[in-house]
Amino acid sequence: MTAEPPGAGPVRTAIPPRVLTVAGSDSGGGAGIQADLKAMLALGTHGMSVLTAVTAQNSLGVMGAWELPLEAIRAQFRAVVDDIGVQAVKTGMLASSAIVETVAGLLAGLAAPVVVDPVGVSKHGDALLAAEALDAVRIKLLPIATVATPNLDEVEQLTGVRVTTELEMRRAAAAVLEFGPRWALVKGGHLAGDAVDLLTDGAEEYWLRSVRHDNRHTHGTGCTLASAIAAHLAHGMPVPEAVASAKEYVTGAIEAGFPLGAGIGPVDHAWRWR
Ligand SMILES: Nc1ncnc2c1ncn2[C@@H]1O[C@H](COP(=O)(O)OP(=O)(O)OP(=O)(O)O)[C@@H](O)[C@H]1O
Ligand SMILES: Cc1ncc(COP(=O)(O)O)c(N)n1
Repeated sequence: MTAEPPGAGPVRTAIPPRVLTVAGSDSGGGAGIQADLKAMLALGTHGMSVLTAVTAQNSLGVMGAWELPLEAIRAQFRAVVDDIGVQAVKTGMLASSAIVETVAGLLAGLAAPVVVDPVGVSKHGDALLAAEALDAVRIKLLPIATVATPNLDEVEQLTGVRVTTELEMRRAAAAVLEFGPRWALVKGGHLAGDAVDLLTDGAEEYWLRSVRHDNRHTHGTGCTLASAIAAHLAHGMPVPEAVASAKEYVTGAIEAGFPLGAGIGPVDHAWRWR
């Protein structure tokens, strides 16, 4: 056996795919940028971030939110894309129409799949997107999405379609597709019964069903699912496989969600390692 030179680490055989999240910070670590980076790590990718806003947040809610200047958002994006490169992107909290438009403009020039989680309100009902930004999401952001992942409240806000049963998710998905994303993933997590999501591009249709885990510690489910999809896309998976694998990952993370603080705890991004 030959001795390794001092400081030499293990020889890498492969560089992980690079994934970018464009989202807000959750100081409590359960959702937002923090959830995104954890999911990206757990799924074998190198996560990078463009911070759009900072929230003071914990298991009880959002105590404050501050937007970053557009110049800071553009500079973070250029720093990452021009040097490191990006193989998939996920967007989350974008806060205002000015930020939505800026981010959409930056992403329009990128040759990588984009997963848009049109975050509207937090689990506690705190607004994370100004009402004046809905049009920008519809007109500027959704058209450049490879996959858009609204929950039922976000679908209603964006399209006016109110979903109360699984089958009504079809009409909701069709209404989302009218804004131009390649695929719509309508998340039925807020319905009763099984946790059922519908993925469709208008031609193919996939119903993704899991048991509903009776666990209130679900902070960050939407962020985690969208980031997992982006990570799988960066690995080169086609959209239906990427979404199915991401659903499996988030389901395990929800089952393993744990209490922190006095309110709603986070999902467990590291459940496969425990
Ligand atoms: N209790 C649960 N058990 C299993 N799966 C769930 C549960 N709640 C939500 N899900 C699943 O988690 C994923 C995220 O869905 P959800 O509707 O919670 O998104 P969201 O509201 O955007 O999330 P967030 O609350 O983080 O913003 C979906 O795949 C949904 O089916
Ligand atoms: C910065 C940020 N982004 C997204 C969410 C949504 O996650 P949840 O609905 O689980 O609170 C959040 N709470 N905070």
